[in-house]
Amino acid sequence: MSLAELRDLTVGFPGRPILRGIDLRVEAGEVVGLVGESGSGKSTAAMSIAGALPASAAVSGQITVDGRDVLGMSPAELRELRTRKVGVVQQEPRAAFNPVRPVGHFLTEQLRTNLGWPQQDADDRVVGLMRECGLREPQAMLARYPHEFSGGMLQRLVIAAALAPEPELLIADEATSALDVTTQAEIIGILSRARADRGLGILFITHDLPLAAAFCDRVVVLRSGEVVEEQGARELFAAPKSAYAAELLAAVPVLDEDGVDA
Ligand SMILES: Nc1ncnc2c1ncn2[C@@H]1O[C@H](COP(=O)(O)OP(=O)(O)OP(=O)(O)O)[C@@H](O)[C@H]1O
Repeated sequence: MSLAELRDLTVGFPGRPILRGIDLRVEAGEVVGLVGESGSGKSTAAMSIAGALPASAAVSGQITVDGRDVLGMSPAELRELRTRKVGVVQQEPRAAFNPVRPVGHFLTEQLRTNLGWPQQDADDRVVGLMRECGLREPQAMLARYPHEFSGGMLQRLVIAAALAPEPELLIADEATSALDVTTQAEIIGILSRARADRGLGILFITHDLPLAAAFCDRVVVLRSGEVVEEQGARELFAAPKSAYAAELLAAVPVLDEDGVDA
């Protein structure tokens, strides 16, 4: 049984099909890349797994997490899914925070509100995770406000918050796209450790094909709502089977020795 699986999933918004019969699975401890042009339906596929499609979406097919049918879940079961099973990290970390609340409020929110943890226990858990995410003096940080942090620091905080309830799957939706390359590499390091230490499955959505090749075990290529290719990451990069993946790879700039587009 896969950790998360989409089977023949079709999603449409009024008047437009977005996903057309896609199959996708993520196993425990596996990093699956989901790549494709803007608008190809990557985030829609991810939100299906998190049980977070908008009410206006028409959905057919099957969505399961740990073998449980997500489409049939009650609001309480969906809340539990998003707390205990699936964490989500998106591109713009600042949007996750309330600007007038200290960051500790956001970091401990799931533990306090959904799992009923006492404040001190929640603080202790997130402080440990913040340290793992490369943040120094985490205890003092809890009282600081979002505007006091850079985007890279905020993204580490978002990852610590997402890992706090120990989800089995993390959806990283362009989670490193807005960051400089050094911070990006550090965030990938944090995700790799979480996968190795906790057996976390990761659905890694990105426009960045070389990054997907380096980080993912398997890559699924989406075009206009359809899966056009699925391969081991290295194999895809070395020898794409579909003309579309070959086109995407050909569009990746190759730098010559002077760092100029060749
Ligand atoms: N709530 C919604 N109502 C109507 N259309 C939507 C809704 N959410 C997404 N769409 C449309 O669905 C299509 C796919 O969007 P989606 O965000 O899944 O693509 P994506 O591949 O993740 O794109 P990007 O890389 O730009 O984030 C887009 O054309 C988008 O405008």
